[in-house]
Amino acid sequence: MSDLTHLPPHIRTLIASSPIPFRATANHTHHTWARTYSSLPELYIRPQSIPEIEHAVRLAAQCRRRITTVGSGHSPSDLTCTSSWLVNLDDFGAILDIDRATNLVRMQAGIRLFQLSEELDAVGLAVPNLGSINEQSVAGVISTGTHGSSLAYGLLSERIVQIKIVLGDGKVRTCSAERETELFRAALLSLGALGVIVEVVFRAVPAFSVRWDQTIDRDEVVFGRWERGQLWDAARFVRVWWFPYMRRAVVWKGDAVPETEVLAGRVSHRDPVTSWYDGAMGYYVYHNLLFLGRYVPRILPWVEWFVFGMQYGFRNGLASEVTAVQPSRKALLMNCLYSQFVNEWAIPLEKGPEALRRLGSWLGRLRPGDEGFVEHGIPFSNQGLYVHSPVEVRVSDATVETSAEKGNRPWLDPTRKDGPTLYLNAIEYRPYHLDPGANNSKDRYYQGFEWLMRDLGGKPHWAKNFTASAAEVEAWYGEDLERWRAVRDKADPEGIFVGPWHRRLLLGGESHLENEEEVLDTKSAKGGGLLWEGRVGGEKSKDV
Ligand SMILES: Cc1cc2nc3c(=O)[nH]c(=O)nc-3n(C[C@H](O)[C@H](O)[C@H](O)COP(=O)(O)OP(=O)(O)OC[C@H]3O[C@@H](n4cnc5c(N)ncnc54)[C@H](O)[C@@H]3O)c2cc1C
Ligand SMILES: O=C1O[C@H](CO)C(O)=C1O
Repeated sequence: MSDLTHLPPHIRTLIASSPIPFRATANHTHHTWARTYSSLPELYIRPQSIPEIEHAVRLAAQCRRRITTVGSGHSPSDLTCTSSWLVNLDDFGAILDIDRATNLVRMQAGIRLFQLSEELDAVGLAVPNLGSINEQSVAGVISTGTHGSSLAYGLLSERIVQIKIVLGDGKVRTCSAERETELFRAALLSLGALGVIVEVVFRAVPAFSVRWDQTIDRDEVVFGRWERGQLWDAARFVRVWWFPYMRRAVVWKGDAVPETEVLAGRVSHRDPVTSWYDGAMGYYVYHNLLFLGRYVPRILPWVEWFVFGMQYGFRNGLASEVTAVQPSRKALLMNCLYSQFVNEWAIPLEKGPEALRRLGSWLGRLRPGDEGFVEHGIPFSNQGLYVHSPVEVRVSDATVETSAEKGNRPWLDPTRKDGPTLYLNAIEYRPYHLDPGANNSKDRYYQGFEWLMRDLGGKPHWAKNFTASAAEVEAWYGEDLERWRAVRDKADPEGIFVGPWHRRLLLGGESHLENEEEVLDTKSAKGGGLLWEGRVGGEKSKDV
């Protein structure tokens, strides 16, 4: 344990009086991956066992501190910011056992997805579906409703069959679809507000590779296939990047190849053919053009044309095709480039073409008679507005594996209960960690985008940079939110796991719980983003 002399004496006495290790350090700066938010927790705690986690929660309760658990800090909002105690399970990420008959894998919840994928691969197993990256912790992925892009799957958490979680009384509980179902459905998407998830049992699949191809085309061609049902069903994994100014879309689609085919030599791995522009050159060119776009925003449509033309080709259709066969843990990922804001919403799949046509018409300031013009209906000005590309377009279907009847649908799952969901993710990069440019472009873009998403019956992805009120969330989730709140209140009546993000979006009303943290201030941080400061019980944490 490092020097904790900054703590009040009674807390140091409490810590010193227990034989259970308390692996806490001071002077830790927490920041999100995108460096959009940072905070200075009073303590940064890296436990190595369940008793240590239970002990940390009990101490927090006694010392009137809030506990925030952070995984890899990839959630782009202030969700993981705290001035109180920050717990991280990077030292609690081992695989505990693998049942070869059922492919059930039990692991400590701090394990990162890349580590899980590698360890599973060594025994011929895999994670069936991944999002764009594999840096996240398993607990973090579960807790925000992270998804990939496939109509065969819902949220990544649908593979979780059992959770062990330490609740506000500092004791571990085990839950599953059959045991403590209400708690299980709350813990399957809890945004850290229920307790510390310490262990999960995950259903893996036999290892597989992905044979994929990618083409770029006019967006109307892609919408046509969508409306005929020939896009999202064309392969197991399909994802689209839409370019609002060019009105083109890249379609990436991949199918699973059993690893036995690769091992038998019938299929060989091969990476895609790349050009001199791919890799470092394209990365830096785009970065610098985005930087320039902060000062001269009207170049952004040209930047889109140039950068993505260089990357995917200036010609449409088969002439742009790229193919490859890669292990699934590599094929399903992509390079997410630089710091960014991301605002992602879930809408009904069939509304996709309408959503993108209306957004394209608004962003392109199209007029009647222009190609691609539709009435967008967005009641916000688009004058002088220039935005970044692309909009990520992905799908999931949570009705395949999860449901209320099966006891495994998270109460806070933002996807549809009765069919496939489309995710639209509006990205605004932060070149060199600087907020995107002039004219308040990001906020104006997101205002129009969010209005459209609401108009199409959407709900936001919990992890991302959205705006909403608790009243709105109540209207979206209805009884499901009430059930989640009831479980939360019982699991953590003193609010040890509650912060302002939860109050603002999930709980509503004024903060009033004993250990709840409120936001005190936010100011510009050195190096960009916002430095977040909170307080528990009306005082700055460190003064209590
Ligand atoms: C570059 C990038 C790419 C991304 N790609 C995708 C994508 O393809 N699809 C998608 O859906 N999302 C994506 N995301 C979002 C990301 O998957 C989520 O934000 C995810 O939650 C991050 O995991 P983490 O381990 O970093 O969790 P954190 O961001 O650290 O924490 C997220 C939440 O989990 C809680 N938490 C963490 N550990 C525990 C625990 N042990 N017990 C209880 N609560 C816990 C935290 O308190 C917090 O509420 C992406 C984000 C980035 C930055
Ligand atoms: O949040 C996300 O960031 C990447 C895009 O860069 C992605 O796929 C998300 O989801």
